[in-house]
Amino acid sequence: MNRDSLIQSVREQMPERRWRHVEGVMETAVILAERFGGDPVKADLASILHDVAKYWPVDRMEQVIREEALPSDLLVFDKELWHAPVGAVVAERQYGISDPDVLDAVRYHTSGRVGMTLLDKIVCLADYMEPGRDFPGVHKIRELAEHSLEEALIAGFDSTISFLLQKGKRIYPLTVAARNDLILLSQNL
Ligand SMILES: Nc1ncnc2c1ncn2[C@@H]1O[C@H](COP(=O)(O)OP(=O)(O)O)[C@@H](O)[C@H]1O
Repeated sequence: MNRDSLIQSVREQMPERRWRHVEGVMETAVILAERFGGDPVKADLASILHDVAKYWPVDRMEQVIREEALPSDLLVFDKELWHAPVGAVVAERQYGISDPDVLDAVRYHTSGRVGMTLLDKIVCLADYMEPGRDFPGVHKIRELAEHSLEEALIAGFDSTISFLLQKGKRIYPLTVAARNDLILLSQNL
């Protein structure tokens, strides 16, 4: 499938305002890839697909998590986390994407993971700081992203973790592990 057809198909699966967010992520991810030596073509492709499952019904996502043996601990955490790993399955099965870098960037764009690749970091950070985002701390994240992918991403995870703490919600441990890993990495850079 060519890029235009992929865009059309993904766009049909979400409301227009979410598609504008996806366009913001595409634009930002390409800028970040150029800034930090990543692959802009892969950054663009992963960004197009990152929210493909965002509007799937919860029971359909749950079915995919069970059938594809995705990490079952997801099921006891915020359902907002589910669209990312389910999106990677959709990207592979429905759109024939086979590049593991692109699939992983989709899979981990919400939670992060230990040992995030350059592309994982680019897509995850672009999701936090695309021009349409407006939340406390987003300006700081954009500022940090001028010089450090890792520091900006740590600030992004900090904002998610603070938000979840404030709401009294449970925190999916992979994000805490991802943050710890990035701190260690940025101290050794
Ligand atoms: N570690 C986590 N534990 C629990 N929920 C999380 C975690 N990380 C993210 N989330 C949830 O996912 C939401 C953001 O997911 P995201 O993929 O960025 O979606 P959106 O693009 O709609 O903001 C957060 O607002 C939070 O509710």
